[in-house]
Amino acid sequence: MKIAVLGGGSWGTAISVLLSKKGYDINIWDRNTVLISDINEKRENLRYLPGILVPSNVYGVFEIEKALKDSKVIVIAVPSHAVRELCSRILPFVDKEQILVSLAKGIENSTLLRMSQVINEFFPNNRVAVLSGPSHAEEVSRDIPTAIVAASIDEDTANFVQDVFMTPKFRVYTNKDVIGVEIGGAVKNIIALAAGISDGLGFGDNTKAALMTRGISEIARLGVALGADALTFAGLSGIGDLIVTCTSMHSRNRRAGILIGQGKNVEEAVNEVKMVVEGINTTKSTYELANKIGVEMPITTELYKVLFEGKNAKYAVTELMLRDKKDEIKDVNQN
Ligand SMILES: NC(=O)c1ccc[n+]([C@@H]2O[C@H](COP(=O)([O-])OP(=O)(O)OC[C@H]3O[C@@H](n4cnc5c(N)ncnc54)[C@H](O)[C@@H]3O)[C@@H](O)[C@H]2O)c1
Ligand SMILES: O=P(O)(O)OC[C@H](O)CO
Repeated sequence: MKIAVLGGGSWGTAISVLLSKKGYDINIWDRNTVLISDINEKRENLRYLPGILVPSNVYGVFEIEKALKDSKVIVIAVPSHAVRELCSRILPFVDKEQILVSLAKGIENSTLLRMSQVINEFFPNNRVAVLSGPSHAEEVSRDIPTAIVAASIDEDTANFVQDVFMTPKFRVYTNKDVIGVEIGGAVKNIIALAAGISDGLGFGDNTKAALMTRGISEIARLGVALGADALTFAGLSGIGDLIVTCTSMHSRNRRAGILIGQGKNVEEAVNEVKMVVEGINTTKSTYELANKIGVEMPITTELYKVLFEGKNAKYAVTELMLRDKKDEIKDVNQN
């Protein structure tokens, strides 16, 4: 079977390596032609995933149309801000039998849509799935045991994607709650930025545990208001991805947060991380979405003020601590 992977960053490359080891032929495309040449000539993605051998059945492709031809599955592995542009670019070359799998974690700034909603706008007759969960490229590409979720509203599609990606080192569960899986995957990046800032400010494990716990509470509140199943947030794409992103040194979002907590501005932090920090755009869309539908998200709101209104991060933490007194269980739907 042929699979097209669109986006040759760290995650697109790690997933190509994983799928190639299962014997599939992978056509990987990226707008950055240098990294496609590196994959073909050096068998390594030097820019985004150095030190990992890219097997010979991963073919770097310069023309997107060629990457798509005869591919049963199309994996979308670009950052969320690029998904719309990518869909519009591939629209003339995709037929309705091809299955689209989204790896991008984000909420579109201009429309407040989830990634599968953007993809469905362009491909209403195709089967679409989302692959999400605690999975850093640096570990998956080294065959470190990982578990993740394949979500689709269509059970057959979720089962098919589960079979395609599953390996003895990469366990894939299915879930039909696409809303919950995508909201968990996108919004955990906000909490990871906040957890990083807390670390960068020199706060402790207590602080981070509080941010993570209150974080999943506001993620679930948003998700449920949008129609998700609350149980999804107790799963791999909810608390699972939140744990890995808030605690791992591989996390781009956490690393950016640490730098901001240490005094760098947002631009300096993103430039230093060198890879996509999805949580920054997602903070903006989530803040707007939560206000639009009337869901309280205190951590997201404070982070929005820190990132976009220049609020002092230490003062933001003080404000979170001094909010009105609450009952943890009774007030679950308000705050
Ligand atoms: N890296 C991980 O461990 C990981 C794991 C799970 C999910 N994800 C998600 O996968 C997505 C991709 O992340 P990544 O870590 O691979 O990013 P990355 O920063 O490593 O690479 C981004 C890639 O996207 C390409 N790109 C950037 N802007 C583009 C545009 N406008 N059009 C086309 N291509 C563009 C770049 O050339 C680059 O190859 C993100 O949504 C991320 O949250 C990443
Ligand atoms: O490195 P991060 O923080 O962008 O997170 C990557 C993945 O979403 C972890 O599952």
